[in-house]
Amino acid sequence: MISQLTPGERQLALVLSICLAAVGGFLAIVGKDDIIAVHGLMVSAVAYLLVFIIGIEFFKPSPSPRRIEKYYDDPTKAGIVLALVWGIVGMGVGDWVAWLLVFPEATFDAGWASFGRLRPVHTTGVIFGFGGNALIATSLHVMQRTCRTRLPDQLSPWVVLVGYNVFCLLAVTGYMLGITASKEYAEPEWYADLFLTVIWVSYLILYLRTLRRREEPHIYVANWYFLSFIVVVAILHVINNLAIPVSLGHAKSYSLFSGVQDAMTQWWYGHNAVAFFLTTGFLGMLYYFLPVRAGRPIFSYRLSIISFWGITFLYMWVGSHHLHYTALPNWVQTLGMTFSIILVVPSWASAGNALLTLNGAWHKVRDDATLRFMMVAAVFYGLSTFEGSFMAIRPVNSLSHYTDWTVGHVHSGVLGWVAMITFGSIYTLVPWLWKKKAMYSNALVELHFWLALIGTLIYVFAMWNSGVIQGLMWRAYNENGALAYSFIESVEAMKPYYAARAVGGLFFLTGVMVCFYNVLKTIRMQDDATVVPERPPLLVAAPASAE
Ligand code: HEM
Ligand code: HEM
Ligand SMILES: [Cu+2]
Repeated sequence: MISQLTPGERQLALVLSICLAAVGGFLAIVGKDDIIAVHGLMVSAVAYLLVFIIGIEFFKPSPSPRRIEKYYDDPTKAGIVLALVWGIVGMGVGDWVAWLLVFPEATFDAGWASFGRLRPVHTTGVIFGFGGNALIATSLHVMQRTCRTRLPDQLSPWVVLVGYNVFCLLAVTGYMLGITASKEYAEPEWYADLFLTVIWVSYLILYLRTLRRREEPHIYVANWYFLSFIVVVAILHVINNLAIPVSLGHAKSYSLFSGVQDAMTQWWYGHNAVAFFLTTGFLGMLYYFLPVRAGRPIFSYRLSIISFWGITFLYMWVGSHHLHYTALPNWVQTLGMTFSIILVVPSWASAGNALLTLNGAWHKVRDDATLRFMMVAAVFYGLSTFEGSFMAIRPVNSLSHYTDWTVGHVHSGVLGWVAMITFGSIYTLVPWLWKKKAMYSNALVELHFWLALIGTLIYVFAMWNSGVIQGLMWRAYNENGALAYSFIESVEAMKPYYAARAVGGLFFLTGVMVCFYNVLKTIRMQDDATVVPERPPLLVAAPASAE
């Protein structure tokens, strides 16, 4: 990694690491009476490690003239491995909290092991750790291939990747220590948020600089999706996290918003995190890796662009569907509901476009588990967006809200769509990156596919059942007009479904472990293939069906 840097980049990397060490040291000293000091120490420890790693490079004999490859893929390689590590940790904790709901006593009487602290470790670990690393890794790859240009420098992708992972570490260790800003999917406190802002803006600048030096005049549609993901997440992150810290030496801060405005800001963020982190970013992956793997151009290039603008425009308005029947003005709820229903159109346009791309390649879907991952992802993308639009209808939401139906909807999206498209992309990408003919074992890819599919189906069906039962129990009246069930009775009725979900999760988690093993084995494999599809032939910039 470091040996690839030019001498100038190496010096800059050293300066940046020293600055980071200084910031960490500062937080550790001014925050000595607060828990923030732990994070200060952690950051400076990581920074000193970086200083060391970069520093020893200065003392090595200078390498023979560097052979510059057309593309710079080391950060992508690291990102893929990191995504899988976070995937195992995040989903491991997910399954752990799933079992906690079956056996609520299993917390060892320790604060860090309570459901309330471990749940955000799961959500952050999987969304930002697993999903985010996969997105950064694939976006860097796709951008270089579709722009036919190398990244503008070797340092900034590492700043983005390392910085982003430091942020994720601050986040999950913070929750276990009891630090939280109490905003769902945005729980880290102000100092971590500021740090991420710097990193994310570097990511945006890196993306724009690469686009600017492209040798391909056309900007392939996947880049539009990736770019909207980067731009919108930056806006969401900054606005939702506007807060005043108690002092520079305290982790705690207070949001600039209050009451229903705070709730609306939070769900404008929360929904668009789903939309731009968990959807458009992964659509960027889909629009590149699915056609490449299928060996066919996108069914309709024009539709992919219409769908892009439809999604980008509509999603921004629908956050209020998370606040039905609250103090939020009724017209704002109606607005969110209406736009949510319209949203099914561009969503299905993307899902349909993906599936129609496979027309003529169904025999490949049958034989190739990697392509099947992507096919199933497109199907679940269609299902979960349809379900979301349905749940956004106010009377439907009166049944589904607060129940496990929401959790089922979430996981049909994240397991069926987000994780499956990621696995499909990883299996496509890994042999190319490490220059191998194929994955170490196709049988293991096949095994992973079935573990993932069975796990998802068990999870989602369990939650649909428990969700609808909860909703119905809560609204059942007896002949006297009193509630038919106490709340605790509805909790007890969930036990079998929670156990089933935890078992489904175990299937899914095992699949990710199989994937990790297969990837590591592929990396170590000897059969270096010299012929690698450097630039996938069929799709880039010459959209065959853009007529
Ligand atoms: C092994 C697989 C997984 C298991 C066993 C699992 C389990 C869980 C559990 C038990 C909860 C808490 C539900 C509750 O509070 O009642 C949860 C919430 C959540 N999980 Fe997972 N999960 C898995 C994978 C994933 C993945 C891959 C993602 C995202 C990429 C994800 C995203 C979420 C989100 C966003 C929530 C919050 C849902 C809400 O607030 O409605 N999960 N998960
Ligand atoms: C057309 C697209 C979609 C619409 C209209 C939609 C709509 C909704 C609605 C109405 C809720 C329930 C709100 C509540 O009662 O609290 C919800 C929750 C959620 N959806 Fe979707 N959804 C869509 C697609 C997706 C996709 C593709 C994913 C994941 C990849 C996803 C992830 C989530 C998450 C994480 C929550 C739970 C938020 C929370 O309470 O913590 N949604 N969605
Ligand atoms: Cu939403």
